Amino acid sequence: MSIKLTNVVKRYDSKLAVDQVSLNIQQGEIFGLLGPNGAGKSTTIKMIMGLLKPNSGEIIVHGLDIKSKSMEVKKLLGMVPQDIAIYDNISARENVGFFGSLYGLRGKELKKAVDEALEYTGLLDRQKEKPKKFSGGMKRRLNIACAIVHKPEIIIMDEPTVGIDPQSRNHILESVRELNRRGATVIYTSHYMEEVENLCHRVGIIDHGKLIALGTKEELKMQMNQEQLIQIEASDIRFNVVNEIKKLQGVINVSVKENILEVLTKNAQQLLQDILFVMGKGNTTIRNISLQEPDLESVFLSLTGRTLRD
Ligand SMILES: Nc1ncnc2c1ncn2[C@@H]1O[C@H](COP(=O)(O)OP(=O)(O)OP(=O)(O)O)[C@@H](O)[C@H]1O
Repeated sequence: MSIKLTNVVKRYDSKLAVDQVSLNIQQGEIFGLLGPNGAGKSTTIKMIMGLLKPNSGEIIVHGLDIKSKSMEVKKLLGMVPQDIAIYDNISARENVGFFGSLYGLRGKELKKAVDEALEYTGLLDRQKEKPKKFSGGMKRRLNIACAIVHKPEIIIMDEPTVGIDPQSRNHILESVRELNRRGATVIYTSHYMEEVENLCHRVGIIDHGKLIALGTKEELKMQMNQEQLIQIEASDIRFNVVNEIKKLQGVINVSVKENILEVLTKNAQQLLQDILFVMGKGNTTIRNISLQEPDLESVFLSLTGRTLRD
């Protein structure tokens, strides 16, 4: 069940949303597509789903070209869209049943599939209720139940944990792992670096429509070439202090988020002393200092000069 994109391009009028993306998603993996808002993640997966047509390039799902075999491809795929797509006025069970019937499930087979999907998503005991009473997280779990009822071999999830409570979030992440353990290939988009880092076997980083990095987490971190992130929490980090730090030798990037200064470098030992000297001169009160080994956030920072949350 591999998915292969070759030189895929998508424009909305003059806006280039996906720019020559080529990647190969392997059977049985959880593949993370990571990028900031507007990077092109949803557009990419909508093209894999056959919901949008690329302007050029090729998408092959399990050996089938989606241009000519879109019906066959759709049966293999289950899509959890970013926007909740369920009916508020019928029960949770009826929602899942409806989606199952769209895929041709009937009778006992449908009943069993609905039971399993509700169980997976932890909604069995709420199955008779109408989703209009559900929390955002439960609606999203129901959305997932609807997407997996036909047991798709490939599950595509577009930012399924945005804006939901931690309990539902953990539930969703655990059900993604379980679906994968049972054989599903998963494509998971997110702009939460920690989520992708914990969940996904391989990651593609997308920015301004371009795939800028691709590999296992370890491979991506290796590309960082031993870069480290110094984080200093301090009160009143002044503009002129930041400017002076930017000029220090060995600095790759400097950013300030609220009262935390982050400096990317390959030579943390020496640079830290220089930074402390500059901050001391500027009468900055330091509360905490930490040194981080590279994570996907710093990979992104190093590639783009920006943080994912910018
Ligand atoms: N229907 C549309 N018409 C015009 N421009 C669009 C349309 N859909 C998306 N775009 C633009 O294409 C770019 C990529 O959008 P896309 O939704 O694929 O990004 P994303 O990475 O999924 O971001 P988000 O997390 O915000 O959904 C953005 O600049 C967006 O504004």
